[in-house]
Amino acid sequence: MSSSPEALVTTADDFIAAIQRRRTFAIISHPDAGKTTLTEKLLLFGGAIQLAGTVKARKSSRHATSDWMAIEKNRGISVASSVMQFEYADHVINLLDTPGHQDFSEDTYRVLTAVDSALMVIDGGNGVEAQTIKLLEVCRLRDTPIITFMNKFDRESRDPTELMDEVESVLGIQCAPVTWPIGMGKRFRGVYHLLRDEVLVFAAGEETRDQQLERIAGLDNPELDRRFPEEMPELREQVELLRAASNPFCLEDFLEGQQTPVFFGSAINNFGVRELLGALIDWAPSPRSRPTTGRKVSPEEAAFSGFVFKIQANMDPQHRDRVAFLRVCSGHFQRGMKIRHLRLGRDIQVHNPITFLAQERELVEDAYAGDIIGLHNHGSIQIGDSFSQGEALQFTGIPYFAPELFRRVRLRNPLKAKQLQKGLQQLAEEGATQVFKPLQGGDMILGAVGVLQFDVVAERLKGEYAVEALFDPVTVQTARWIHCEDPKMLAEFTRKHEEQLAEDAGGRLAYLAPSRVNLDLTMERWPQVVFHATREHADT
Ligand SMILES: Nc1nc2c(ncn2[C@@H]2O[C@H](COP(=O)(O)OP(=O)(O)OP(=O)(O)O)[C@@H](O)[C@H]2O)c(=O)[nH]1
Repeated sequence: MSSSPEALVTTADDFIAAIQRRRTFAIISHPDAGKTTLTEKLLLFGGAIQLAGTVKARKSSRHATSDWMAIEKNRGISVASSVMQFEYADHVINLLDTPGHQDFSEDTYRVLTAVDSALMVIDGGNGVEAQTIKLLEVCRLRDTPIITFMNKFDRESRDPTELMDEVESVLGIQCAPVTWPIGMGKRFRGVYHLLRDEVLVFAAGEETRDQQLERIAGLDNPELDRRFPEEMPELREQVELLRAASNPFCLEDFLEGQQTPVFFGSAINNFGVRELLGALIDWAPSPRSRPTTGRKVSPEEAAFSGFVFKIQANMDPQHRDRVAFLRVCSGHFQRGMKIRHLRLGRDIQVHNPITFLAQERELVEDAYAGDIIGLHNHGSIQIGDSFSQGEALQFTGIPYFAPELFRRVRLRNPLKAKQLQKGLQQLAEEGATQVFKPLQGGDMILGAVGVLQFDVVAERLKGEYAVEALFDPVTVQTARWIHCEDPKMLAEFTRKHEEQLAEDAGGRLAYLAPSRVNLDLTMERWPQVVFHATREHADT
């Protein structure tokens, strides 16, 4: 960015420092745990926004700074993930928001491939919820380091020990309490910081970027007894127990994804936010190496490389464009640079890359590993595409999941077939839905992981492409991408099963199974044909 200290990067040391200064993380949670609220507070502390568009307001008239689309306003949920960059304590923070609703989890999974750590928000009243379990599974697959925030302690919450036990047993990750709540609900007094041996006194909404809350040092400080005579005996007892029985924070275990530091607070009251930012900066990793089909790419390599993990169409109705979100994996990206689109084997010059500061866009001048840049996309970029300065690299691990729900698309006005095709192709490219074109017959079939996706597609087709589409049930239960080494065998398989075969938006062959039994039998009959339940860009 033009205004960042990177304008001064001239030496190799500066280059390394620029990388080490970066933190790229995703916020994950079950819907309603407070993810949007916390995102806003992090942005406030980072100085990226001046005033939080409060979630309450979002759900009525205004909308949260991190939410873009009209549909999000209407439904009051975050549909599309967004990317925000801000500086905090001489670090460059890239925060990736994720949609909380389960129907959009595919998008969330892909966002998790682009980060180096994650911040997990848990509603202290509800504990570990379904969506958190799924998300954590993905984080665990990659050993992503996770920081945990137990939110809403200004309300009656579950017992903090019980909450930690639940995280440990349900999510299978060791907890290391870093702060500990003193009371809850109306009697929420603050938190005790176990590593710094100090009490942070709760005051609703008073901690800001420039103003720190009252801190009282030392658990034995008589000032604490004077202020909190009822709470202190119990707190001392709890702390003694915690020191004896809980896991002390271990940086190595955290970085390996084996242990999560746990913080308590209240996002809506700005309470506990500064501690989270501190943990991100002090403990979360700077950009890490990334696997490709051939080798690992280190962030400190001089040559630029990166991959696209998300495409979003019509993010801003005024711009009417599509943006591909690229995570930089190595090198120094500079505006105007020529980079190679490896799937197409074509160089492109990036004149006007964008970054995202809350709702505003500004041009990116420089970017380093960990940064996310937006490339204007006119249809040539797909999710999973890799870019470099020439070396043939293909970053791996960006998944497409086999959809579980299917609908046949019908047009209300048959003259709009062209617009429908264009709309579906673009929505498929950005991962909003999957589109299959059967080898026999003219209708398109949509696939989704969650049923709400169909509503989103219908609304977006109408709003963005002026097409009214109807969705009919279709007897397809699941899909598998087909791979076969032997071209003769593949031809034979295609001939025998033409009725069940379709091409996805990228032209890859998929088997649309009418039932599980049918799928099992077909797989049994064709042992040389591989049926993939997820498709990685790399294996095409
Ligand atoms: N009492 C209390 N309420 C909170 C706190 N943080 C968030 N909330 C409320 O919890 C509700 C959900 O918060 P959001 O920030 O929208 O939650 P989310 O996880 O982003 O939800 P999705 O957008 O559905 O993913 C809102 O009504 C918030 O005002 C908190 O610390 N205390």
